[in-house]
Amino acid sequence: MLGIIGGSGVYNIEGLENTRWVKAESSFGEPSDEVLMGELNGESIAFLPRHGRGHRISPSDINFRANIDALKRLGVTDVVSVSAVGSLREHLAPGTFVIVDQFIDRTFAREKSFFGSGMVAHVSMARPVCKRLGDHLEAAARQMEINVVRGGTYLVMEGMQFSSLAESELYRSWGCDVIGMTNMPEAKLAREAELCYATVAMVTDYDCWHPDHDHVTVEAIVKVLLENADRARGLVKSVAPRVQNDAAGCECGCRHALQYAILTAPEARDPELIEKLSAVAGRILNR
Ligand SMILES: CSC[C@H]1O[C@H](OP(=O)(O)O)[C@H](O)[C@@H]1O
Ligand SMILES: Nc1ncnc2[nH]cnc12
Repeated sequence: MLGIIGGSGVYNIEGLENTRWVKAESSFGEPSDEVLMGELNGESIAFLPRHGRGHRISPSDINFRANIDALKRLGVTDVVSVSAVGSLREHLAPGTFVIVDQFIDRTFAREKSFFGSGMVAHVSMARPVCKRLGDHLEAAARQMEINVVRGGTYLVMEGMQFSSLAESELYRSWGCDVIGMTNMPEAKLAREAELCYATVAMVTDYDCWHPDHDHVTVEAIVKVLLENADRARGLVKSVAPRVQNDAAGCECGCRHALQYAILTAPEARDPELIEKLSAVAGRILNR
């Protein structure tokens, strides 16, 4: 099943059939909100607003573990993240959609793993997004004549304040393309949960490095966000049948990320953590 995590400006998906908001369960605490379950062309789809309806939850306070665990428990296999970002490149003007393929994680105040003492696991994040999902997003965006760029590095900052000029220039010198506050640890946790994950990053501003935009303001971001949000919702509807009809499935390994990842010997594993991991690592632990 396709799951959508909606970011700033995307708190609902209109046009789904048989919709209902359901309380989603997680053994890692409270998800950001209830999950909107609905159908598109007869196929189920799950939508979770990352900041909660009304944008109640700050990037640092999002319970990313509960969000991913809850989606997995509902039967989600593919996660499309919709996110607002600032641009670190002249050619990525506000209004551009970037299907990012790399992240640099500069966050420091978040729970970043489902695993830990009593169940140590290390998954690969070399290629953090699912190529197949990226292909579908690109095809859907091109069909809708959205100005889309394939590939790019998303710098994930802690926030909540926007960057200083020195930080913005530093990230540019590192080769980053866009900046936001939410896709990590979301992408890491999706990988640990063996979910396919891809992001459509909607450029809302030029961050502060740009000579014509020396301050980032929420006012300017929201204006572009509202223009982008309708196209983002259209993109979700257009990508859904592509993902749902993709019988070939994922070949890049997302669905088997835990295959050789767990180091802790069976007799040394923490029974409580095993229980909490029943959805995330059920495929491996219940063998
Ligand atoms: C709207 S300004 C900053 C806010 O927007 C982005 O959130 P999301 O990725 O959920 O769209 C950014 O990361 C900040 O949280
Ligand atoms: N310039 C920016 N920095 C961080 N997060 C953002 N989200 C949207 N624009 C942003």
